Amino acid sequence: MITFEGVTKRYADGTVAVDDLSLQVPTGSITVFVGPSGCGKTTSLRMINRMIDPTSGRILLDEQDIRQIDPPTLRRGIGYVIQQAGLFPHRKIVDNIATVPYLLGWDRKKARGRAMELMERVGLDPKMAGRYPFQLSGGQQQRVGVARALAADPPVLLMDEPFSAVDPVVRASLQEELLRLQGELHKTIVFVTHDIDEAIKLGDTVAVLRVGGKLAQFADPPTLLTEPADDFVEGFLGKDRGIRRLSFVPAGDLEVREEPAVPGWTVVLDADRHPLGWRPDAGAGPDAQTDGLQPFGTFDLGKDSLRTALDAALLAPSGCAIAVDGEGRFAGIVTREALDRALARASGVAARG
Ligand SMILES: Nc1ncnc2c1ncn2[C@@H]1O[C@H](COP(=O)(O)OP(=O)(O)OP(=O)(O)O)[C@@H](O)[C@H]1O
Repeated sequence: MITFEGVTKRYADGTVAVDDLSLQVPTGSITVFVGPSGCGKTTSLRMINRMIDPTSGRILLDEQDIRQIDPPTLRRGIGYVIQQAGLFPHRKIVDNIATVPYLLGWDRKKARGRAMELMERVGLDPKMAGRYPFQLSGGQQQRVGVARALAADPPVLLMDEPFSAVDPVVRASLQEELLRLQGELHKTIVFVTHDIDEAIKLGDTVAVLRVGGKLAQFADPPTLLTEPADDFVEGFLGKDRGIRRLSFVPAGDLEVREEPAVPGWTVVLDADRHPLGWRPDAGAGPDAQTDGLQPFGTFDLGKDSLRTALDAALLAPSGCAIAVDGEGRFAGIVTREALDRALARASGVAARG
């Protein structure tokens, strides 16, 4: 756990970058610092590894005041990833990743072995080990940055806008990768971004900061979306909060009808029970198996959210969503009425907070 206790940072020119910040970053989860430009996100992050020292207040790492830990020792337990990866241009990828193990005096073979293992972990082709950073795409460089930060297996990872410099598609895949990796590694991650959607997607907990370095709200994403603390947080969250909140309601609670038909429409399945589409009952001859099939949306009953199920229903000509199992096989139909009841339950939960 990382604890900020009344932390203030005033720079030499009088700028108050962080103002009396108190919060707790829980162990083994992702905490996101989000807010507009200049609100003190980077300053807050860099105080954790003592790249910047607070003017007042204190930061504790697992109960210990970090001022009592000398910076090199502290940083050995804290990986750091920055925007555009910050790789050493004249070092091969494998040696970039092995930077910290080399500093720790590991022998070359062991350090490189660890680097190769991490390349695989972060989804990089081992063939890239001998390349130089300029020979990699922006997204691949970011993966190298993450691998490098993980090389000495630090319990804490600080990530400062790590995915900001890549296009939205690559960015989405890097976010997915980080969540997958975190599912395996359970690091204590502090992640800085100015993008509220990224914060909501990645954060177990989100700290919304306002300019002047004041904490506006510290909450999990569903709570933020349901109960923004004030007009600033509400404005920063943007539109469609109600719909976005449905991403946190599991679809698994939906009532599912096992029969692959609703009035007027039938779901056509292949021999393996994978859905092929909706067939209108009117106009289809009894032999028509694949003729006249209409597009459809499906959702994974075990994995997806109510938002995805609703989307599937909106895309279907029948207005009903097709549920599938983990293998994409037909698991049932969710009618509009069932969706309606689920939406009512979801908003009931929201109203109770
Ligand atoms: N070395 C410095 N000296 C004086 N002021 C500084 C210094 N570093 C940052 N600041 C100021 O402190 C405030 C917070 O900066 P910080 O970089 O922490 O914000 P941020 O939220 O990370 O911003 P961004 O999203 O634009 O990176 C800003 O007003 C910034 O101009």
